[in-house]
Amino acid sequence: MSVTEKAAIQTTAAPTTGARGAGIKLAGVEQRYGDPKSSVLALTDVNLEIGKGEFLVLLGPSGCGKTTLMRIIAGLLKSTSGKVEIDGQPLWNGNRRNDKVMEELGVVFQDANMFPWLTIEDNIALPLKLRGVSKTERRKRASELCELVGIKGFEKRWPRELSGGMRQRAAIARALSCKPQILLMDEPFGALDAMTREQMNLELQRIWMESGCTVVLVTHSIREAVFLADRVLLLSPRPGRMDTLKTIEIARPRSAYDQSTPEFQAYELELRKRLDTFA
Ligand SMILES: Nc1ncnc2c1ncn2[C@@H]1O[C@H](COP(=O)(O)OP(=O)(O)OP(=O)(O)O)[C@@H](O)[C@H]1O
Repeated sequence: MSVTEKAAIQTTAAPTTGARGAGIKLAGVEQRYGDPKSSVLALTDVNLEIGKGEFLVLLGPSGCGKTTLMRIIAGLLKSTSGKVEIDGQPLWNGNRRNDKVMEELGVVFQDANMFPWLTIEDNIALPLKLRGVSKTERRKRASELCELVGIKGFEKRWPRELSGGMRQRAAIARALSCKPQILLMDEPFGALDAMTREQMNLELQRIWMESGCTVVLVTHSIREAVFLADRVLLLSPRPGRMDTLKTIEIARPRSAYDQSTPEFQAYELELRKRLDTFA
């Protein structure tokens, strides 16, 4: 990337619709895997501020470091260099995770990871149970969350009795149970069929707008990225670097029909062309 291209990447936080979530600051983040002699540089030079309540989408070719970056933001991996701050608080103090900061984070993976021996309600409320919240309060919160994510009435069911999309809704509810300021989602809809995925995108937009969380989402879908994002961060092939940071200026709430507008398609085309240069 040229110096001018680099300068064109606006790394400060974008203005956003909500302001209740927490901001995220990444400074000089780099990740190497393996021992020092034969290590693989997976990610380098990530400098970015994600605004409170912003919806940021990570996009990029396979193996460019999207999951690595997500795991670093989630505190599941301590980057080999650089710093991560959540609302000005460091995520790590030396080799110790900052538990107070971790409480602000909710995480959703591609697999809903429901415990099969717990009902949907108990799965959703598990993080609350681990924090000592009373059973009455847990039931109340699980019921509110089921309503929020559109699975009201399924509280007493087992995970196997729900469709893949419904289980993913339950996983989002569980991630939101402790009222996190930040929701981190790694390809949450990757395993769903196209129609369910489109429906989930609409639902996620609504949940995000209602909750005011900051969201960081990883996807392989350019369409999903443009539909959901305030900004799309396109990472280059390994070692992943910030290649393009694109603000999507399509009004909210966005509808499925917006995807056929010239404005939407222009964003898609721009990102697709850039991704094609990596092939
Ligand atoms: N635990 C690990 N040990 C060694 N190398 C790893 C490890 N995890 C990831 N990598 C390497 O780091 C690079 C980035 O991996 P990562 O999973 O973050 O990419 P990704 O963009 O999420 O990929 P995909 O889109 O295929 O899911 C890859 O080259 C991968 O092989």
